[in-house]
Amino acid sequence: MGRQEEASAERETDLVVPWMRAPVDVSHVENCALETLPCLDPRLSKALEKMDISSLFPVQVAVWHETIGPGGFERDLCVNSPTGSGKTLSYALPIVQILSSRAVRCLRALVVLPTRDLALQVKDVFDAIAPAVGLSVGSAVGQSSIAGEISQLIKKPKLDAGICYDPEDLSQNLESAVDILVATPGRLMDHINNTKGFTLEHLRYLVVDETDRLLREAYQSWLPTVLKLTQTSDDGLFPSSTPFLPSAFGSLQTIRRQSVERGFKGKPYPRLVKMVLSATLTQDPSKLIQLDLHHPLFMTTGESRYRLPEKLECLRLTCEPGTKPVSLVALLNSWEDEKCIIFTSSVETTRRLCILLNLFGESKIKAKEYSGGLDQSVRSKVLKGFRKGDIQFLVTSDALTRGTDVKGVTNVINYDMPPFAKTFIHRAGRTARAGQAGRCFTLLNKYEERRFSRLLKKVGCDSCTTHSIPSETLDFYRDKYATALELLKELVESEAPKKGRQAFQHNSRTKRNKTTTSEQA
Ligand SMILES: Nc1ncnc2c1ncn2[C@@H]1O[C@H](COP(=O)(O)OP(=O)(O)OP(=O)(O)O)[C@@H](O)[C@H]1O
Repeated sequence: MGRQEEASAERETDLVVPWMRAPVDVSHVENCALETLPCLDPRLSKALEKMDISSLFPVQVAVWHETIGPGGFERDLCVNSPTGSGKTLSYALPIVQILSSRAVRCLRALVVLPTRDLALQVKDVFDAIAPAVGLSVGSAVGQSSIAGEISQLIKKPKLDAGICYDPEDLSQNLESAVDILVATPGRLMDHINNTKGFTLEHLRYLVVDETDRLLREAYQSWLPTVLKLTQTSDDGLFPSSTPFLPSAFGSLQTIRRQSVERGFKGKPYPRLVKMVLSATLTQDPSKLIQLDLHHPLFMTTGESRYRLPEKLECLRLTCEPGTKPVSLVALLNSWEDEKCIIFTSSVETTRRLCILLNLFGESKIKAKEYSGGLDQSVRSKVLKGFRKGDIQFLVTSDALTRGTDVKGVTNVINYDMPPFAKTFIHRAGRTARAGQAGRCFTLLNKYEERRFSRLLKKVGCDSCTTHSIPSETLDFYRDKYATALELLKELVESEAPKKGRQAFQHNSRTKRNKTTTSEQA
């Protein structure tokens, strides 16, 4: 996400759409034990217990009330709830419960997330509950084999041996192999445009998770496309008579039509229900309008715009010029086995800081890097290692800021001060999740202090402890820092020519790929 886009998001207008002025305040809702949750399918209750979940969190109870409860999915839901408050299950559970009574398999729920790792994380949650009621979940995410995805998403008709079929007839009979799809926008568009048999015509639930982030990035107009493809005619009985469609939509299998064969004969086709969620939900009317929400209900937690997790402790650490790495190493060495994420401002800083940390002699720090500069396969491997506990310290750019859920992260460090309030909320929110305690340290130089105080005010943090490290501890690491820095310089210099060659190769590869893609299009 570009800094300019973030900055414009930060300057969001104070104008609030009328329906946002009277929200449902989730902070008044209590946790609810599974056995007292009305209408919960016992099979889902069992699946939740297997996940070690014995009660639902407030946001989950509130959404349940508006979906399976008396609200009956009648309104679109806009949920603004703190990081780690359980938003994923808040939509996954009602969707799975409502679809559990479906008679025929077709794609009825679509969940869109901004990144591959997030989409797979959310798919895991659906996978933990959906099979219990016979539903199947698929994923459509970049950097996966598209052929593999197609075979997972589309069911081919069984052929009788010895009979020749016209391939055109066959493609008419393709069916969805999944009830629920978790997707990133780019790969979703690939399937919409190119995959035979992939259709959104039966879609009934659309979830846009990390909404503010997804709305800022147009990704080949994925949202207008999905909305257009799922539009019903005004009277609900006949397909829209307006001629639809730009030719770019490729296989036009996806036009939503009166679905006589799916049990809606003679009845209005159900409206597409939308659920949009974030810990920093946009209030900008010009962005919200893109979602074309139906009688939306705004759910938020407390009165302020942003809210930090209840058990998050914020700490600040002011460093002498040029000693940030020393303070960081002293801090990391003061912990036992606690998992920690260290956020920097760029891919390059991430890389160098990670190398530097590993070069500190006699230090127990073994850090790994996670950033947009790495191949997806490497990133996924690193994240897996961090989840498993093989990696204790993860140095990352903002690639990991949003949504990532890793159990046992007790500390987050802003090595570079977050540029925006939203960035602070999402970074800090990698800890203190699911009601657990966590700490967020921010390293500052003295020129950043005032700006940081303003940022804290924006995020609703009224107590930020000043953390200090004894000077003798800093002196101890200062010597090692000089040696590590020398080693880092040597390493960077030795890598420079190689990197130049790699950059050249990468550029020419990218150019070749672009040519291929445009040829395919
Ligand atoms: N009812 C529950 N009981 C116990 N743990 C839960 C419950 N619901 C969710 N969790 C756990 O809480 C953690 C956070 O959930 P989730 O990732 O959905 O948060 P989120 O609100 O989407 O956060 P973010 O805004 O950072 O994306 C997960 O580890 C999840 O397993």
